[in-house]
Amino acid sequence: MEVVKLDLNCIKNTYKKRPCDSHKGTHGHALLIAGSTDKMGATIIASRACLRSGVGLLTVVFYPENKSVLFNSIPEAMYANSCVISDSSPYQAIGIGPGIGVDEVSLQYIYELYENKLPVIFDADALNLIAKYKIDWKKFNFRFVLTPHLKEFDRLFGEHDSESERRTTAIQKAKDLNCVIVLKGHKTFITDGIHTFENTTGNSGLAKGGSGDALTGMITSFLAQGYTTLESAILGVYLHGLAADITLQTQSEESMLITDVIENIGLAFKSLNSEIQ
Ligand SMILES: NC(=O)C1=CN([C@@H]2O[C@H](COP(=O)(O)OP(=O)(O)OC[C@H]3O[C@@H](n4cnc5c(N)ncnc54)[C@H](OP(=O)(O)O)[C@@H]3O)[C@@H](O)[C@H]2O)[C@@H](O)CC1
Ligand SMILES: Nc1ncnc2c1ncn2[C@@H]1O[C@H](COP(=O)(O)OP(=O)(O)O)[C@@H](O)[C@H]1O
Ligand SMILES: [Mg+2]
Repeated sequence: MEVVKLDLNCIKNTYKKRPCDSHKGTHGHALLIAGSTDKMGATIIASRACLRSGVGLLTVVFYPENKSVLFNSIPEAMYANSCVISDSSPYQAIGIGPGIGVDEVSLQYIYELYENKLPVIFDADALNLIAKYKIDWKKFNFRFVLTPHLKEFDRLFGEHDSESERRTTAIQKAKDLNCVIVLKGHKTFITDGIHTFENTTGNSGLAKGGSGDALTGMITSFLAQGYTTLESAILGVYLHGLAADITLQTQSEESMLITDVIENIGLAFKSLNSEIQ
């Protein structure tokens, strides 16, 4: 199977310009389940990246003790408790996992998704929960994206000796589970079991805690805006890397923070838009 280079040409065919007469309802309402008392940073990073990627509305499931911090850091988001997961009717997409932990409380979030019909991105501890509690994939009767780094990938699908073995398994599992798998790393690999892509953007400034949490927010945003699971993964991975490459104009790979990268998502969109006009 030919691996397509995920470059500007590829993205131009996927990205849809924002209509000038749109309103917030046009761009979807995302539900993000991220963070916990000691991983509140994951909530903030994923939420900011989601909002910077074009979503119309964002609701975040929060721990009550984090409420004031979250309200102060992200006034654009709305907050709800975990009960909202069982009635997902106000939303268009769900992102779950960064920093939620792998205890029985977080496991309930996964159970509550069983009745859901919206597209979901599973990242970080959501993937670890699926692996730890051997969740039956057949319970997921909705479209979904998995975004494991290599350790999370091996927890889900068994130990692998090389990246090429992982890619082969990713293609097979994406086909079997009818999902999109984003195998993250230096050259992130994306597959839906039929198509395969290798990303061309990004740099080692992203090799820091929190970078994947931002990607989750971005992909959740694109899903809520109505892009397909494959399109959302492609756009998220490419623009996340492009924002990091633009950040090299003002920061080094050492000094770059994911907060800087999120601030440059805007320049990444601008560069894409300038190529399209
Ligand atoms: N500010 C916050 O709130 C933050 C919250 N966060 C949240 O914390 C949770 C735990 O996330 P996590 O990814 O750190 O834990 P885990 O899955 O055990 O992996 C750790 C080990 O895996 C390895 N490894 C990973 N990638 C690799 C690669 N590409 N290539 C090679 N090895 C790789 C590497 O292990 P090593 O190779 O050193 O043995 C690494 O030390 C999760 O929910 C996340 O969202 C974080 O995002 C940080 C910021
Ligand atoms: N050397 C690198 N080059 C390009 N991208 C990288 C590099 N290192 C990490 N990344 C990207 O950064 C993100 C890291 O995600 P992850 O490991 O889940 O981090 P975290 O859980 O700490 O947020 C992925 O999108 C990955 O592709
Ligand atoms: Mg991660």
